[in-house]
Amino acid sequence: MLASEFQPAASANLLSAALDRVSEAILFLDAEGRVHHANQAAVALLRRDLKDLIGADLDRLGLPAEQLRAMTKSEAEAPADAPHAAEAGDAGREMMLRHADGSRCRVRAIVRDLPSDHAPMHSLLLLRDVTSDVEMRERNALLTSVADRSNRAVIVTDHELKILYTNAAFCSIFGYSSAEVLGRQVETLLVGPCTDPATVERLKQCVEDDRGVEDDLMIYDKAGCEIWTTAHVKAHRNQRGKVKYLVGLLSDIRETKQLRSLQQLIMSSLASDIAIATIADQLCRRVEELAPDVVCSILHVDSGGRIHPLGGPSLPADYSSGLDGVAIGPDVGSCGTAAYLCEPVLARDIDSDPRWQPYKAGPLGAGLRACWSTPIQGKDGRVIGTFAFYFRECRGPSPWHEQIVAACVQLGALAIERQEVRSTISQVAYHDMLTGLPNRARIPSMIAEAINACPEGSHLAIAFLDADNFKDVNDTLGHAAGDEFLVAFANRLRAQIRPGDMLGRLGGDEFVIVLQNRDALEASLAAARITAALAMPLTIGKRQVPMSASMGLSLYPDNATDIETLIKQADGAMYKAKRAGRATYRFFSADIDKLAEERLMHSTALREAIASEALTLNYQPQICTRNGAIHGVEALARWHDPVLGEVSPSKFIPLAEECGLIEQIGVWSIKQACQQMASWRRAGLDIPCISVNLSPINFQNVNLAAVVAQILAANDLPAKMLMLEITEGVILNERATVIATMSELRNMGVGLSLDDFGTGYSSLSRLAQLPIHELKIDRSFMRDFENDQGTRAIVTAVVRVGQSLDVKVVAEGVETEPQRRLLAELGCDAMQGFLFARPMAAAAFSRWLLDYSAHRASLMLRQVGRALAQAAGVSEVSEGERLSPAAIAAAS
Ligand SMILES: Nc1nc2c(ncn2[C@@H]2O[C@@H]3COP(=O)(O)O[C@H]4[C@@H](O)[C@H](n5cnc6c(=O)[nH]c(N)nc65)O[C@@H]4COP(=O)(O)O[C@H]3[C@H]2O)c(=O)[nH]1
Repeated sequence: MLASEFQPAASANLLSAALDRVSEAILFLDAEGRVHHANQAAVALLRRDLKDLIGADLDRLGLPAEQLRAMTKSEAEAPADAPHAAEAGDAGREMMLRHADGSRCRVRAIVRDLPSDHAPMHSLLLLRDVTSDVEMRERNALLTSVADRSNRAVIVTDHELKILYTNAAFCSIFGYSSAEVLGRQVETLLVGPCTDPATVERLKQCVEDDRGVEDDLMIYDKAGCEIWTTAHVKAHRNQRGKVKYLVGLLSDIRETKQLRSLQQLIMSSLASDIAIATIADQLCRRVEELAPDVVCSILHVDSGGRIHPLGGPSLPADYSSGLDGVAIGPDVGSCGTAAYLCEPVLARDIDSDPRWQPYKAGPLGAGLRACWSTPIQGKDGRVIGTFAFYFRECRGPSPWHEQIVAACVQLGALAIERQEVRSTISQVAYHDMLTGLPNRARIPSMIAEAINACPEGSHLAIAFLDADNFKDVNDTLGHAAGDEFLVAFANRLRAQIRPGDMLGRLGGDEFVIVLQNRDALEASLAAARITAALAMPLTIGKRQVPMSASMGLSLYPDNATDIETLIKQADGAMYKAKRAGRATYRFFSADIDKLAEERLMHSTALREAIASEALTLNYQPQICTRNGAIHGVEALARWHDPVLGEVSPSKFIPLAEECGLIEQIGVWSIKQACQQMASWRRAGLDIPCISVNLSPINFQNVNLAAVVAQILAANDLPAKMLMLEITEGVILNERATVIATMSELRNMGVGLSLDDFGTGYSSLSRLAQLPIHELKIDRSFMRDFENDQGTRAIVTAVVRVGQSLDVKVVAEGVETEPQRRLLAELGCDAMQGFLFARPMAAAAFSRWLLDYSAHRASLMLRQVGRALAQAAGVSEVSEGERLSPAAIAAAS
């Protein structure tokens, strides 16, 4: 149609028809805001017939008339922050439309004034139902806020991996703003030197896999720091199946997964029986996976401040072993210094760091340029180890390294403390608390280790040692001194063994030494050296205590190949050494087995002899030097066994001490001797006093004085008729019990005689304080007394000591007349020995005494007669007729 042919009425219809095809609701309003005309879309939107619409004002139609009127006045006046401000202006404004049935929908309204030549139409109102747009928008806002609230980084890229979207978590994890990353290639942004390219490739393969791909990946933040993530990537395709977007979800798993899995790994190793060195290596290896740019090491710092490598699988072995035993200090590399200062120490450049100068060759040779070490502290704050990172470049740690170390020092502390607890437990279980040596439970495995390490064709020796006089020290000086003795004994042994030898304490005074790689000759040299080293007396407090050991040796494999037999053989050989006079060593030989058996048999027989009262006492007289009168009598125990025959007291008394029978023998001897004295008294024999030997152990019996009192009373004997002989060892005893018992006995009037005087180490001042009545010079002095100046000087000194302390001195073992004469010249009070009489059974002694007394009386008479005759000038008394006790005894 041509423009000239256009008819206004037709054009109005055409316009109206055109308006009806428009999807937006269009309403023409008059100046009062009433509807002048509306299209079909308005009829549908406002749910009214056209005739109902015409003339209706906007309020009646459910529209916010006031708001629309305001828009008519000026769209631009709308405040910028008004709701839906974005939609204001040309884009219109969103508002609520209320239908007559109460339902609502959101519409976007645009109001336009019409030129005045269109009157009565004043303005045009365009309405569009935007309910679904609003819902969509709200849903998007919600999704964005959800994405922003997630702690997983979200990245959306196009198919070429250019970033289209990142959420808030991405920004906070990686340090970029959204604006900085939009449009950038995701790979160039996040991948760094330690990112595994294979994992990146695998993740890219998600394009093929509709389920998406997940993998752990180390990537880098804006500052270049490593971040371990779990990356989940999924492709989104368009309707034609082409990849449109890639959505990546990245979780920071440094703490949650990597460190926790490290913790779990180490904790489960700690819970099992895995050795600390394996755990430490495991820890280092795992850390090196987590931080591929470091080489890791763990050191233990012992209580003496020395370092010992625990783990460092990637360090050169000789460098690690060279660190073993190095003392921590202010200039000892990074680790020694960190342990010393108890703070982390960073050496950015090992080569120039002054603390590293003596140690730098090792790490530099392995291409390690920097070292950062952190002390590991135990629960009590003690530095028990160090955890170190070595770097291949001159640098310091990253925050990720710091995070790893924070976790690892905890794990390291747990591992080292577990190890310390274990070694304490093993120390307690397998070591002797007093000497710190391996104990009875540990010794067999110790020997087994030595045997396993013994090369084919080599030998080793097992030495079994028993301290000779430990029992005396313990019994006489008390347990504290006994402990001191054993510690000193162990230390002397320690000083004598060479590296590779092993020393253990079986218990009590028994020790075992494993002498590695020694044949019989070498073992005997070692034994001789040990024997000599032990020989020096030990000073305990103010006292000097003799020290020596009896040692038995058995040889592997010559004597036996099993541990039990080797120990048994060495034990048997030790008894042979004891019998040989102690302070010596003996090798096992087949006859030693017999000795061990013999010992067992003897102790059983002795027990039976005591029980069946088969022991007897022999009596040996003691003679006054001055006039030959009876000074006293010593009771000496005798044991005649039907099988063993006569057993000497010097054999069965030590055996009784070892077997715990000595107490019974002591009490039995006193009882027996007192009964005999009472019987002699009743028979009219004049014996001033009877001496009974007691072992030091008897004086530890707090009831001893009471028992003695009761025996004296039962036999109606005055206390002064009993003399108890004690060895010098008793007076070394500081124990209150022993001194109290001695004082009690003395107060009762019982005599105390110090036996074997001169063989011990008693000091004069100590002697003076003791309640003793008599000193007995040991019979060993008599041997050289006549010829040896030194011995004579000792005997003279003992006699003088006795005189100065006002106690009687009795010489034992007098066998010859020259001995008697010399002792008489010295002023020794009494003598005892074969010169006068051997120990005798009670009946024999009675006879001897009667004869002796008779002869003595007759000699005295003869002497008196001769003296009278001499006085009358008849003849001289010959030497042979002088009143010599020995002569009397010989004649008796
Ligand atoms: N060579 C030599 N020896 C002489 C001479 N005169 C006496 N003897 C011996 O010297 C020892 C003296 O006894 P002891 O010094 O108390 O030494 C005693 C004593 O310490 C201990 N003993 C003996 N009987 C008992 C006892 O009942 N109880 C305790 N605890 N020990 C006893 O056994 C040790 C040895 O006793 P025995 O063999 O009877 O040996 C006795 C005695 O027979 C001599 O002239 N020459």
